[in-house]
Amino acid sequence: MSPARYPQILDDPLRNRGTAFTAEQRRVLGLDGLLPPAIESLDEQVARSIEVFRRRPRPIDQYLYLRELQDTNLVLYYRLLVDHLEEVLPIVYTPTVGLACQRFHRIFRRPRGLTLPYTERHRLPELLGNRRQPSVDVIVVTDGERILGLGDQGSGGLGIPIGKLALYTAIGGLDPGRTLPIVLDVGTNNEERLADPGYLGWRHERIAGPEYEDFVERFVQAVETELPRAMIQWEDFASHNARPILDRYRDRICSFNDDIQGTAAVAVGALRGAIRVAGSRPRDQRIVVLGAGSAAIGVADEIRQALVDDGLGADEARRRFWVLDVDGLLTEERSDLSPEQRVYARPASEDLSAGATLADVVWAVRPTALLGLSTARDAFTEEVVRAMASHCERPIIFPLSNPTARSEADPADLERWTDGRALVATGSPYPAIQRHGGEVPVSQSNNVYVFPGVGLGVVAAQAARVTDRMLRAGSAALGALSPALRDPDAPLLPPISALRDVAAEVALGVAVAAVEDGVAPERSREDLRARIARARWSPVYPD
Ligand SMILES: NC(=O)C1=CN([C@@H]2O[C@H](COP(=O)(O)OP(=O)(O)OC[C@H]3O[C@@H](n4cnc5c(N)ncnc54)[C@H](OP(=O)(O)O)[C@@H]3O)[C@@H](O)[C@H]2O)C=CC1
Ligand SMILES: CC(=O)C(=O)O
Ligand SMILES: [Mg+2]
Repeated sequence: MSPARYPQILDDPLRNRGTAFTAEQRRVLGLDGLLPPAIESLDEQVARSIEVFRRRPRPIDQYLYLRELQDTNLVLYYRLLVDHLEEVLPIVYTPTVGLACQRFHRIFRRPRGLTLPYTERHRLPELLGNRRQPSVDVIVVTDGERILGLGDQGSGGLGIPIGKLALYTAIGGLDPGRTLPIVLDVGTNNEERLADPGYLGWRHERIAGPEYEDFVERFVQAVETELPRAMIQWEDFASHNARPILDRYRDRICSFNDDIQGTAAVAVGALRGAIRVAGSRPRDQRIVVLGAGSAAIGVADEIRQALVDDGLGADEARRRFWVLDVDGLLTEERSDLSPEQRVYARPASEDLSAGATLADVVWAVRPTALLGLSTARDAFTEEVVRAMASHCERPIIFPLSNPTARSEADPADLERWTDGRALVATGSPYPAIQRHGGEVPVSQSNNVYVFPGVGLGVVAAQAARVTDRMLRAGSAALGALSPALRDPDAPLLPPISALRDVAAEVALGVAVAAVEDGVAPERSREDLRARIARARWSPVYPD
């Protein structure tokens, strides 16, 4: 009798083991001759793969190599990510993922996730039904309009949900067969893409207004019908859509906005560590924020809450912020502010007028903390930083914009300009700072510290919504892990290598808060902890 043949297994990334198929498995599945004769363990596969990865000349080549691995063998891909997280994170995620989105149409090889074009708006349930994953726990969806700080990348924005979901699995431990990246292709206003004959998205200017809202509504309805239990993470929407979408759907479906809420959760966690090291209190802070988009206002809102929790009245807390956008300081006389921005508008009676620059504001306000979510590269100039350091013993300076090419400052410059006094966290990864002959790691205040734990907590608790208290609990869990709380010379956030442990703690905080808020079934803390451990998928070949 001839043996069974199942060569298709080599094309199924969820079940393929490549060179790790044993002799018996090869014989039974009819794979003899289809694979090189060497039989490797998973560890040996990882060792060989990371070597290949390291030999790729440019970050984008390394990105492509990892994407190939992801499309070929998911256990090997995730094991490599888990074992070498610090090394591969800048490739899978910011900054390289930004370049991958910009070049999406040039590097496209195999489809992953779903592209839902506006032209197919009447068929969204059918398109969603075409997905490869029968069950889905988490969807990350973007419309590609504000990809990191790189602006409109149209359908190339799909690279971001792919990257985020890779981290939901590598860090949070969510089953990769139950995650779904999606781009809503509503056109693009990126002239370069529209003029590029190779662009793969819908070649049309972005739809907006009621048509756009109707399309998002159709998408949500399709998810409600097809995948009613899936959590949706809204990602990299431009400000004018990010907040309205969050407000419209957060009480209707299980969803949150990573850029507004996840970023705030990690920034507050890092800030708490920095304030402790500076020897002060949240209520003592004067905070200047460069950027007034959805991420900046989300971060400011959560810090404001922390100031109130520390004893300031609501109005007093609000008056501790000076927020600037591309046109300068937000002031009451400006007519172009959204309601969320207007909260931070400075009264006309103050000395600083609309149009005041960052340097003007820093000289006048003498801030204790300076945060950047502006996409404005090198905006924290030597003049601004020295001015801040001249009145503040431990200036807290967080250039949080991504990718690296959009960062407001380089930590090495901040170190020099403040004689090593600045307490720094960045959005994208930076090399360690040299100090007194040693190396001091730079903390990466990025929502990657939070969203994998949010997903894990929601799945383990079977939460039906993502409430503010759930995110605050995740932020508090992260803040409690700040190494700086125990050693003032230590980094503000745990190292990247500890992200899996961080995710478990964040998940527990999120899950407990979900139960307390009545959006998840009643369960004890210990029960939730056990469910979190059980919910985690591990990159090993099953027996
Ligand atoms: N570290 C992290 O975890 C995260 C970082 N980010 C980063 O934050 C940045 C902003 O994101 P998001 O808020 O969503 O983006 P938006 O486009 O919504 O906001 C950008 C804001 O910056 C302002 N701005 C632009 N240029 C300047 C300038 N030269 N000087 C002062 N302000 C300027 C804009 O003003 P105007 O509207 O008037 O043009 C706008 O208020 C991005 O780089 C993103 O990658 C976002 C989420 C998470
Ligand atoms: C990190 C992230 O979500 C952003 O920069 O948009
Ligand atoms: Mg984002």
